[in-house]
Amino acid sequence: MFKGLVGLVTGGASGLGRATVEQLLKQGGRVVICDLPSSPGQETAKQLKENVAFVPIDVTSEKDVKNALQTTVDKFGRLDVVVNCAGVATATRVYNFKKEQPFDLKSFQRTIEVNLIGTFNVIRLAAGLIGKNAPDADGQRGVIINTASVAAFDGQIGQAAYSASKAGVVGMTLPIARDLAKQGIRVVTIAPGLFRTPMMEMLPEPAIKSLEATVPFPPRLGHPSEFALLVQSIIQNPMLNGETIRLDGSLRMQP
Ligand SMILES: NC(=O)C1=CN([C@@H]2O[C@H](COP(=O)(O)OP(=O)(O)OC[C@H]3O[C@@H](n4cnc5c(N)ncnc54)[C@H](O)[C@@H]3O)[C@@H](O)[C@H]2O)C=CC1
Ligand SMILES: C[C@]12CCC(=O)C=C1CC[C@@H]1[C@@H]2[C@@H](O)C[C@@]2(C)[C@H]1CC[C@]2(O)C(=O)C=O
Repeated sequence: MFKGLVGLVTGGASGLGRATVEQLLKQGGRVVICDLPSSPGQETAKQLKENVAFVPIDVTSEKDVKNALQTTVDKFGRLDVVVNCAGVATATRVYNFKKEQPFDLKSFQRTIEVNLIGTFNVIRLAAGLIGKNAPDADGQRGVIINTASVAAFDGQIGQAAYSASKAGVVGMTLPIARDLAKQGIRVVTIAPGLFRTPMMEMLPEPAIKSLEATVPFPPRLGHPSEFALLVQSIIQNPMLNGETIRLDGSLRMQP
């Protein structure tokens, strides 16, 4: 099923995105890694060698995303699966009473811009290309997988912007799945809990240890490969559509 499949992974140079790229390649797929020009995307593509290309993009740019889709067609001839992993994590309280400073509006806007609008930008532009595929026996033309967060449901102190952006991704999953149903394109969102990626490794190890203790089972950070396994499973299961799946060891974030 994965032999010859063409995937495009945003945020594919790091963490959950990179693990997804590796899993798709391992299964016999071909992959376009899309990530910021400043990311290690070029080196990643070099390390992974075959059936992979890197296109530097900012997911918020229409021009960049169109260019990535064109490169996908030029290099691999089609697009079957999009995995949206590009994202930024922010942590600021709505008002800092010590400094008498409100949350910086530009920072709030940028978080929404990247995590929510960037994800939507990629979906809206990729859908047309996936829609050109001939349908399989089930009428399916492709799959779009997004990355939200458990913060969409249990946002912690300081996560107003991040939680709002991820709740937006959860909220648009069903309507977009409905929009694309007639073309046989499925849309599924994953809401990860705590995963060991560069985003998380910015924290000191004692902070990571205490976060791990909050996960009921298994009481540890998730491995990026476990996220990639769910991506594979979503691609393989045609009945999964219009849904957000928590991948969190039954974690419920505390305030
Ligand atoms: N690591 C974790 O525990 C969790 C992560 N997530 C989400 O998973 C996704 C992946 O995160 P990680 O792999 O952990 O982080 P990461 O920081 O390792 O990877 C994120 C990638 O997105 C790229 N990126 C950021 N802004 C971009 C933009 N405007 N255009 C293109 N690429 C951009 C970065 O360059 C980076 O390579 C993010 O959306 C994050 O919010 C959600 C829940 C938990
Ligand atoms: C805000 C958190 C938790 C508390 C801490 O000591 C440090 C943090 C910075 C990274 C955050 C932490 C947590 O809220 C969960 C997220 C937001 C994490 C980055 C990704 C994260 O795991 C996530 O998206 C969870 O849904």
